[in-house]
Amino acid sequence: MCSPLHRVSKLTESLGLIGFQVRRFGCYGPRPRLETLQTPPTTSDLRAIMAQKTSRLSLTCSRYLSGLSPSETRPARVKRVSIEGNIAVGKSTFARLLQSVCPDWEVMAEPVSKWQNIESGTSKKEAASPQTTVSNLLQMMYEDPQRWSYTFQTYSCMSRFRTQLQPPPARMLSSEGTPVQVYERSVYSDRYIFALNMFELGCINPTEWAIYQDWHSLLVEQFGHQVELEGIIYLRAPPQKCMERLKLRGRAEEKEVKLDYLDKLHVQHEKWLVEKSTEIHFEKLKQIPVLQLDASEEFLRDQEVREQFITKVKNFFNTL
Ligand SMILES: Nc1ncnc2c1ncn2[C@@H]1O[C@H](COP(=O)(O)OP(=O)(O)OP(=O)(O)O)[C@@H](O)[C@H]1O
Ligand SMILES: Nc1nc(=O)c2ncn([C@H]3C[C@H](O)[C@@H](CO)O3)c2[nH]1
Repeated sequence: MCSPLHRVSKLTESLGLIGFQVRRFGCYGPRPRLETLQTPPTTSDLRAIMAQKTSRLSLTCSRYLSGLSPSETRPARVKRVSIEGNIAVGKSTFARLLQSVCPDWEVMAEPVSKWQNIESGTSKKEAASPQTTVSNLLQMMYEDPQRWSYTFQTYSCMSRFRTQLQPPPARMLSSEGTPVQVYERSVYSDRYIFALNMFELGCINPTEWAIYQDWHSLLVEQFGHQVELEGIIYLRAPPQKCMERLKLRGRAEEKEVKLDYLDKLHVQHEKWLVEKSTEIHFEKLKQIPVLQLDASEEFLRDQEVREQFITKVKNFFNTL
């Protein structure tokens, strides 16, 4: 059994690549500039100037590493929106509809297949060799949530950070319309829906929950604007409807999912996005505009409903 400490160090290792790109945006107050000092600089002035220069240098390096020029680091015109909602409510289906409507909208799917296929070779060289084993973390989490929930949340959250850190494609930067990157779920639902729920169910223990929240806050604060969202689309439907769709879809790992679990996830969504009673730790997220859509409507078969949804989404994007 892995100790939490071991798991955190594994997480830090896995995050090595993105950790390299961590950047700070304006976290310090005004600092002295050498050329404007009236008196010879004190040791603390020099320290402050050095810190400022190091910070600028690391910002420039991180831009260089991510392949973006300073003005492109976070193109203000490109909006970022996540689609949130219960399991099988229809997020992927709705995301595909959005993708087909407007070339200015880029949809980023939830990386479920990555969670289903975790490759573990004994070394990098052997990763593609026959010794590579593949484990299905989604299945492991559903079969033994007490053992695997913390591990699952570290990996799901890491993959969501990766997705949200991807720069928009060039065509979006030159678009004349309202370019929008649309994510299927986000680093925020990872924490305020799933991880919180697993903690409340006792599948994540208090130590694991404290550690999860600590690194989650650290990463969100360090990545700053890069992982901020301008809006959320909440696909809302009764848990019973989600259960019907879950059965209809028939994903093997979900065969033991009970209505009670969907009820609990529904309540988490309502507390976060409707009642606003979930304790949120990021200022911008507390104020985020939410577009609620009644996902129990069968928009797949009904063109009129589809068109109404698209109009609502277009209007919503224009307000962000
Ligand atoms: N509006 C809808 N009307 C009728 N059926 C729908 C609708 N939306 C989705 N479905 C069906 O419900 C099932 C689940 O949909 P989908 O895979 O899009 O859910 P999801 O929210 O992305 O799931 P997950 O939470 O697992 O990522 C699919 O079989 C899909 O065809
Ligand atoms: N425990 C847990 N934490 C998450 O952050 C999370 N995100 C998605 N899922 C589950 C729901 C679907 O079965 C399937 C695809 O959405 O993965 C999660 N499960």
